[in-house]
Amino acid sequence: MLEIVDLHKRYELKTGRPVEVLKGIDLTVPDGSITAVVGPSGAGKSTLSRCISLLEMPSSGQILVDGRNLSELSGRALRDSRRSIGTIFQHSALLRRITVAENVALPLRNLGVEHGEMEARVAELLERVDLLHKADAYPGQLSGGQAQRVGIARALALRPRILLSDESTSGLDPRSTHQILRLLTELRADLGVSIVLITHEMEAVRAAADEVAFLDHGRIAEHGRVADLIGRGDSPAAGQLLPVHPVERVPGVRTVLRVSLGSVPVDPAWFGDLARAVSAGVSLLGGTLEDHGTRPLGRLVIGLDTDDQRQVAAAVAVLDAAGLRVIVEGGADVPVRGRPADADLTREVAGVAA
Ligand SMILES: Nc1ncnc2c1ncn2[C@@H]1O[C@H](COP(=O)(O)OP(=O)(O)OP(=O)(O)O)[C@@H](O)[C@H]1O
Repeated sequence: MLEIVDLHKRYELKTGRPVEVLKGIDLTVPDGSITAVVGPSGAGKSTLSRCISLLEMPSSGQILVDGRNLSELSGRALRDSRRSIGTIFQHSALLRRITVAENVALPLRNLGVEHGEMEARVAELLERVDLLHKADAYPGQLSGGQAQRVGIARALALRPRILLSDESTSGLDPRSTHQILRLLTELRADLGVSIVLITHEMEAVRAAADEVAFLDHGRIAEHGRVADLIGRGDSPAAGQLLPVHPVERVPGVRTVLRVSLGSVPVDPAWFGDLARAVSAGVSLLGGTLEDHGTRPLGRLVIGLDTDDQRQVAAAVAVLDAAGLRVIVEGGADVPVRGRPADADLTREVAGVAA
């Protein structure tokens, strides 16, 4: 298990002025789970990544792996501890002049592992990433996705407890990205490692992460289970995790319901129930819906051809009973492309239903 406790990182600029890049990060990644860290450029993702991989030491705070605080170590103890964290880099960072097998063997060779044992372990690792047949190839002969899988095999060589994936799917085509993410989800299940997925790709977060932390100006602005955040629907995180394209104004639509489907299982009959509950027209204006194994995850925009409060309350009551989260937008001008929900016209389920 990885625990990051009140982590601060300060740098000193050339002028002597101190700058605090990480301002008290708290994050726990249990064994066998994947936590994504996302955030805008400059938020501090790379700095956090370097601190987790112990390439840089934090100014204060703790980085605990299975309860052991690695942030206070130095010298040999620090070098040894680095083994418990395997890093997968953005462009695989393989050495181009040696073969795939030799790349994977490097961490073992540096540790002085005996030749026979090393060969067996390299074969096992390449088998795990489905690239044993490329053992004698050179990195330049691999696709981007294959090179990244070799990077994962190398990161696993020393049996780390933590896998840190630093933008490892950036720049890959969708198929290779899917393969890498599937591999990571298999690894967390098979090996029970804790995985930190630093990424700017929300598709990757939705596809692989159990939890996500939104980093902003060196602080965690929002953190939670991916499905919970999408299901809440009212936070900036939901909008980033599952963006809904703006919908055009539709003649006759007087009320817009923004409905979120998240971690709560819902009866698919809700849409029919909604249509029956109001005597006005009900239309699906837009949205995004994804299949997440046992249930759909999504955000939908539904239009009602009425702004009668009893009708709207009846619609909201149906959605509420189905366990769906809804934000209501009403008035003469809805929906308008790209216009954010008008605060005065936006009410939550409880407010409207009450
Ligand atoms: N060595 C350093 N000295 C001073 N400031 C630094 C140093 N390293 C990073 N910073 C600053 O810390 C802030 C966070 O940088 P960081 O690279 O961690 O952000 P990021 O979220 O990874 O951004 P990006 O997505 O663009 O890579 C930036 O304002 C950056 O200028």
